Amino acid sequence: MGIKPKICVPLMGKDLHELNALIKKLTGATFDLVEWRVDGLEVTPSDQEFLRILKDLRTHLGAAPILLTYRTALEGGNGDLDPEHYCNLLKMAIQSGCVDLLDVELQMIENHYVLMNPCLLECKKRGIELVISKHDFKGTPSLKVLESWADKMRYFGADVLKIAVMAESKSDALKVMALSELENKKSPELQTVFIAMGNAGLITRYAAEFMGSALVFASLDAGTGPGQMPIKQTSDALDLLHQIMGFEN
Ligand SMILES: O=C1C[C@@](O)(C(=O)O)C[C@@H](O)[C@@H]1O
Repeated sequence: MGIKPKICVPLMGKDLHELNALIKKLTGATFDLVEWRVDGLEVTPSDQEFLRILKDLRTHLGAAPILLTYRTALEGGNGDLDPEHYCNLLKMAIQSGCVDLLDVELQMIENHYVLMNPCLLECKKRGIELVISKHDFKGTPSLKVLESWADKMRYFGADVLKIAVMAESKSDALKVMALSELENKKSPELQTVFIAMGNAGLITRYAAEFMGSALVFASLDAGTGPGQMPIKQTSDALDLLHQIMGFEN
């Protein structure tokens, strides 16, 4: 608590042309990093094409760190790669030297550990921040279940624990806030991003600093998650909360 969360802008373009148009729109916006949602591509790229796009994004984004995410359909994304191809894509991203943070889905690690473990180790070796993520777009499980996810993320060596669940009521949002307090106490050295998605969970995006969240996803055009706020509104809300909480900018 007391550290203003970073603003992460997801970029979901159907091809390089659309991605570059999105990057142009970032000019003058307040943000700290971008998330390239690879599963936003209309056509699954060949290895060469994937690397070409990634390198191009790296060049156009200048110093802004890149979080690379390939969200599978199982976790609410558009991705339909099988585990071998998912792993191959992440490996290419790691070896490209263009990525600062990598999202790896907890379910992939749990279900395909032998395949995925070298990816996790390679991330560590290269100093890429490992974001282990879990999503539930249908609802918010019990606090016990949420805690068990976070425990597994820690066990698999996450630098950032990321959980996004759909809130159907205010008590779901409060559950996610309670989770953040528990988990940040358990491992203060790790970063957390806990989101209650949807309108009932909006407070978890605005109150990210209060929850000790490392970052907040904010939208450029259409958001990539229910309840995601536009960049300007996110930045204003984070500034205001930072002041209210009595910390200096
Ligand atoms: O996992 C997340 C969180 C998110 O779903 C959101 O609701 O802000 C947006 C996604 O792009 C990101 O990968």
